[in-house]
Amino acid sequence: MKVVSPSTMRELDRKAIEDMNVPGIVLMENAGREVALAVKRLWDEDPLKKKRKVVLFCGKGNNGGDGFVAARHLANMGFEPIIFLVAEPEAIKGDAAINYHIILNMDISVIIIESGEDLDKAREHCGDAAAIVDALFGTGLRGEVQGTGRQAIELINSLDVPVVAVDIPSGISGETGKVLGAAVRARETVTMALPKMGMVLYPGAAYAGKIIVADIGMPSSILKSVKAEAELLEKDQVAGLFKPYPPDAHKGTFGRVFILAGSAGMTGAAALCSLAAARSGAGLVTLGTPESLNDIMEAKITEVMTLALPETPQRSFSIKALGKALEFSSQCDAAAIGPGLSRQDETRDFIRQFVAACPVPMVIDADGLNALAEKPEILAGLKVPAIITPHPGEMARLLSTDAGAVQEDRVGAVREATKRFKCTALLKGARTMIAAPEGSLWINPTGNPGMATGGSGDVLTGIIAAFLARGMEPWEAAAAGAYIHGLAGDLAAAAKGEISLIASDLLDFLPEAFSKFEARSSNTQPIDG
Ligand SMILES: NC(=O)C1=CN([C@@H]2O[C@H](COP(=O)(O)OP(=O)(O)OC[C@H]3O[C@@H](n4cnc5c(N)ncnc54)[C@H](O)[C@@H]3O)[C@@H](O)[C@H]2O)[C@@H](O)CC1
Ligand SMILES: Nc1ncnc2c1ncn2[C@@H]1O[C@H](COP(=O)(O)OP(=O)(O)O)[C@@H](O)[C@H]1O
Ligand SMILES: [K+]
Repeated sequence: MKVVSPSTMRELDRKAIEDMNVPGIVLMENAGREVALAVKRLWDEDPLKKKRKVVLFCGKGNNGGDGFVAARHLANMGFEPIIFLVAEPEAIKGDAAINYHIILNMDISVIIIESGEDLDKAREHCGDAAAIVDALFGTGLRGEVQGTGRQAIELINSLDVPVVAVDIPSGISGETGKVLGAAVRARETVTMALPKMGMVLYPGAAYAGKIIVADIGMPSSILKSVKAEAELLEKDQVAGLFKPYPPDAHKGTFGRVFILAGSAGMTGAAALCSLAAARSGAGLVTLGTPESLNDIMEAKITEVMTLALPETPQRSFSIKALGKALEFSSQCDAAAIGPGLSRQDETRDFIRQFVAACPVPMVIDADGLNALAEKPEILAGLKVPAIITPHPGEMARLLSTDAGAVQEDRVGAVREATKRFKCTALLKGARTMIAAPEGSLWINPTGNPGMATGGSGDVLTGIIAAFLARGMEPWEAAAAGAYIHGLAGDLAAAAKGEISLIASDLLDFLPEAFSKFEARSSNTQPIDG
């Protein structure tokens, strides 16, 4: 699903209104009606409360205009709307003003909020409301919210009443998802035509609650042709990346994966990564392992073959492993390098030389990335497709910045990495994002904080390697890998809780994740559900 910034959305509105002659007031009508219907659905879920009062907080812009329309439809549905206008009536203009005057003609109560004292009085009205509609600010918000707007947001958040936000929770930047001073915490957000970046990225995503994308009558040709800032991965789309197994499939059909992982103290990373590749449909998986660890790995993992390679005194790969590793990789369809390799100097040299000469597509993670941080030109010079899968700390090392700066602008960081290193970049963390060199950006909605546990990244690397080996394009392998990895995490968290989730649970839940996924769902799924 396409995700847009407020400026792209404004351009879409302009095209609909000016180029295709859809009156703006028609779009506003549809928007407001969808909001009223969302409130009605919420109420239907819990009609026993029998409250019929709906409080709508409206601002002076078009977001407020959507709120006035919603109030009219709610009144027609038998609700008792009350509007708190957090603006001077004279400031309302255009389509919003037309709808405001209809409200006045309908005798719907409008209480004008000019001060903190007015808000104290408003609070008394809110306690027995069935729902609150937040139509204070939409995508037109600029800079921090201050004054009565901010106090109104704080009031809404202090009440124990479900909130339906119009277009985007007031106070969230539609561009970045950042909180601009204060922001409304919504149960649901009815967003117009397309989701906005700010409700897909954190923290905005947490404020938006369930996202409902409303059809407001925007001509479909406009929506199809828009160059969106990003795409939110969806189940059906990911499912489409898997071609069905041919009935006469054999081990060679799904590819051979070569994994270089592990060192003394980090054999678990090697086991998790290679088993994840096996669980993700690779035909044959071979784990290259420092030779003295070979027996341990053979005992730990059954389905994966091992290749013992020369090691350092610290039991990590030595530079002498290079020839054999490269020779073996040439018989494979994809390679993965990085989990638990250690930061030994000699191992670092091995990694650099292996990556530079590897003849097959590869995924590079963890210590693989650490080894390249001071020699990023190796990445940019590769002749085979590569995917890098840094977490924010590793991304910071690659971009010579700090993890805080990466998290501050995750979109900017992942785009910079793909541009600078000329490979597919996957930035891990809540809302993992994947950027491809030709400019596309994918955002993954699956996953949960329970996955922030040692080894879960190693599982992701193995999944992606398996997908590369079966012939997916790098961005496809990265996107499908992130989605299924997160889905396995969500299933594991649902069964075991987030607190005790460990990385091997992800392996256990991969089969269920794949099976969910084969059973195609309809496209009416909530986008963050
Ligand atoms: N243009 C269109 O065709 C449509 C727009 N729609 C709605 O219109 C919204 C965008 O409307 P607008 O562009 O009028 O803007 P908004 O209604 O989002 O709000 C911005 C208003 O608040 C003021 N403002 C901005 N930053 C502020 C701050 N920090 N503190 C206090 N006041 C601030 C602005 O002067 C403006 O009047 C969308 O979010 C959506 O809800 C929908 O009606 C659908 C159609
Ligand atoms: N809050 C979260 N929401 C979704 N996914 C998360 C969250 N926290 C962590 N993850 C995922 O868990 C994995 C952690 O990987 P990583 O940081 O490499 O850890 P490790 O090195 O211990 O394996 C990544 O895929 C990341 O996207
Ligand atoms: K809003």
